Amino acid sequence: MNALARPLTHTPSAENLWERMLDCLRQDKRDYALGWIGRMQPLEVREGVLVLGVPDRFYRDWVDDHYRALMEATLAKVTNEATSLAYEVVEGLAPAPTLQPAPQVKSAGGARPPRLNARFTFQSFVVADSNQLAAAAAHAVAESPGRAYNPLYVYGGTGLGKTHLLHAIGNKIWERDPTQRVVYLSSEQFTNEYIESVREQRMPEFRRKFRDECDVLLIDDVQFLGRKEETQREFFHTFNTLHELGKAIILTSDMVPAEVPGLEERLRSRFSMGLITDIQEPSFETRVAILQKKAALEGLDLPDEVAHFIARAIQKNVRELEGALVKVSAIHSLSRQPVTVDFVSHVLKDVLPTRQVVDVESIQREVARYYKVPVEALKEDRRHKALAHARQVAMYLSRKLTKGSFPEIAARFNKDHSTVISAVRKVEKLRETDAGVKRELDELESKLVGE
Ligand SMILES: Nc1ncnc2c1ncn2[C@@H]1O[C@H](COP(=O)(O)OP(=O)(O)OP(=O)(O)O)[C@@H](O)[C@H]1O
Repeated sequence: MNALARPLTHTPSAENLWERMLDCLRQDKRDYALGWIGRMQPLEVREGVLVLGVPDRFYRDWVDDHYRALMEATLAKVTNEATSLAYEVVEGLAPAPTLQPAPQVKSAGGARPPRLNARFTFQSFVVADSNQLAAAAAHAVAESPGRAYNPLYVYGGTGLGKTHLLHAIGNKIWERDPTQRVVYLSSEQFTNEYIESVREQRMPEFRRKFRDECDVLLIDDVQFLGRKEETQREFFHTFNTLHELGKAIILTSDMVPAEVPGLEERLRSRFSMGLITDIQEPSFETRVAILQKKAALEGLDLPDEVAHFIARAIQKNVRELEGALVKVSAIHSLSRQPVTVDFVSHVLKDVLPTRQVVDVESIQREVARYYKVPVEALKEDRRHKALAHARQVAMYLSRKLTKGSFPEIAARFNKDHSTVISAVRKVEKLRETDAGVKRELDELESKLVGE
């Protein structure tokens, strides 16, 4: 890999190959990767290696870490002309996109509707107990818009996936039929557009957009319509027109219609005509599943232990969960440090709530109860096998959860520090190799840190 900057030139075969690769990624629904991959430039094919221009070394490392496997697999699919990749830094290429690109890709039917985020799809949404009904209803609406549940009203706390589902419906409808005119906006944007149209005397245009040229209306955060009488009046007529024409209306909010302050009664009853469904806070298992899915999309290898750690620390809000992961992913790719619990707790120290304080005594008590052995026996020398295992686990957890020094921990077990060091190493190894031990440790940790 040559890191020296060079001016940009292309060879036709590299360009052609590149176009085929990008098409293949789109067809395979890998749009999420295009934000990064699509900004590189094909330079040449040199002895079976496709050389790509990148703006800088950070970009190169990031793409290489996250997308090399995907790019090579795609290359193999579209050609046997090149089987590997290399990068060259090219002066003046556009800088890196933000860590969560939302690329606007084209389909046969034209550009994705404005404001619809290609990243929010049903495929990238983790369905679990907390959102099962909302997700099923969203699927039903995407399958037969205007016929199933009209309107669909999804409510729930902040950062729990309402907007994601709304976009997923819009994306699915549009992908299946790009002639469908999908209009997505928040109720605040609706209000602003309305006010502007009144001011600039463009109401016929406004009405055409929302009543005549709209097959699917997706409105986020309808609670902001509260107390805006004129906008509500306009929205009421928009709603009625669309509903009568059998056009799909999907709404999200952070509360049920009856609780939205200042919402007119007639809108409340309209919003309740179809299906009202909620999204609840995700369970621990759901949070882990979301982290794993997002990590896979980012191309980040996230050990279970680390996913559990993050999911235990961030409990209420999926947006924060995602933010934590993006941060870990970025710093990992820059620093190349392995993704361990220690690394993550350091990277996220400003975002994570301070961990519940666990002391060696409570660990000893919990471990003794778990393995059904007397607490005192953990501090003695008896070498009975089950006892030795429980003692080593207690030492390992003491080290991990209290961050005490080896001599400090050793003193609580009446041992010397080398015994604690070897116990910690042994249990670390078992955690990697023995699924039974791993489960025991996960359960104990959950009990101790309050999940
Ligand atoms: N079940 C899920 N699977 C995958 N990602 C999810 C899930 N739930 C939420 N997210 C992600 O969490 C982030 C926040 O979700 P979203 O923006 O949809 O929240 P929201 O409920 O609309 O919040 P707000 O009320 O604050 O607008 C998004 O990036 C979304 O992709």
